[in-house]
Amino acid sequence: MLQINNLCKQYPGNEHFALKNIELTINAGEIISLVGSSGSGKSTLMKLVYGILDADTGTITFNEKPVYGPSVKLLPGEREMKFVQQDFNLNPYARVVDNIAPMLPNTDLDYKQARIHEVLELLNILDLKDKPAVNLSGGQQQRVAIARALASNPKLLLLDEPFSNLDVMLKSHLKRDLQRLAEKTGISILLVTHEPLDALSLSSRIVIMQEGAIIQHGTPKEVYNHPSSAYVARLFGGVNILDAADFNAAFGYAINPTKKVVIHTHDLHLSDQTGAPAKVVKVEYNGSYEALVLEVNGSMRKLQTLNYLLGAYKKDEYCRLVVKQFTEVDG
Ligand SMILES: Nc1ncnc2c1ncn2[C@@H]1O[C@H](COP(=O)(O)OP(=O)(O)OP(=O)(O)O)[C@@H](O)[C@H]1O
Repeated sequence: MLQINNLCKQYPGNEHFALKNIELTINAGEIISLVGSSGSGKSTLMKLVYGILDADTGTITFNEKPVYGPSVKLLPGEREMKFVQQDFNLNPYARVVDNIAPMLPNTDLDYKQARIHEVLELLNILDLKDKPAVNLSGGQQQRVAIARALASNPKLLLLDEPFSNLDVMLKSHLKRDLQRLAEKTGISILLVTHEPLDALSLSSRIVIMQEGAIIQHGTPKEVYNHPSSAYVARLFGGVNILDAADFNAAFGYAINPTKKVVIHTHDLHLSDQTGAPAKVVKVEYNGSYEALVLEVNGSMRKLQTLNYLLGAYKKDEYCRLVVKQFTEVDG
């Protein structure tokens, strides 16, 4: 439904390419998250997909028709594609319903009322319908902006940082709503998030960008469990990244010393009997678990793990560490 081939973009006056040879296909009903460090090209890709920017080379095809940039098509966007940007673009003094109404034609007023009701219900904001947008919180405005984008039944929804204004509860509600929406209506969603952990629980696939290129692309489990580089592992956090030489010395392996080793904190287990000797240097209380920082084999190399037996390990005590699973990556 959306096909991107060999897309390249360089901004005038910028010596680096903002996008390099991007290849991506999005199928109906998929939720694809773009993840990557600041400046990796996520927003540029969204803008090209929506037709706000011209590509230097390459093609974007939406429902078998080419997407053109402003040099060909002055008014951006396709009828069946909607882009919710971070400024929401709402009329602050209009009521929520009046923000949504202009997205629908007046040819069938009964349908129009019913559809407004339906999208408000989908986003769980029916109770806000008569409030002016200016009186809503950032998170509520975000939902109104999404409801507005959905009103005309688009086939592709582009969301720029949809979780940035939401607290933990609202975020998990919105994630569930988006998944329900994709399942129920077959709409595809392409979103940018600065929180890769949000992408894990929500996406069908995650696209990881670095310096304008897609460097890894897969299901949440694939990219989390098998990061292709230390950069990818770091994006998701909760990892120890060691030089292979340090890892070999501490745990008795023989990994090629030019490599790095990624160990998720939950794959590093505490033990009293077997494993590499370690000294607890910090215990950080986190409610249901403690984050422990440990020095392994007396070296200054510090590792982090999670301990659910609260209080079982104290600062300056010794224990042992067992690695349950690790991934070798290029340095
Ligand atoms: N209008 C512009 N003119 C020149 N260079 C730009 C422009 N917009 C973006 N860039 C450059 O293009 C590259 C990609 O930027 P882009 O905004 O797409 O990254 P991003 O991944 O969305 O970043 P962020 O997460 O910070 O929003 C960066 O090097 C950036 O400096």
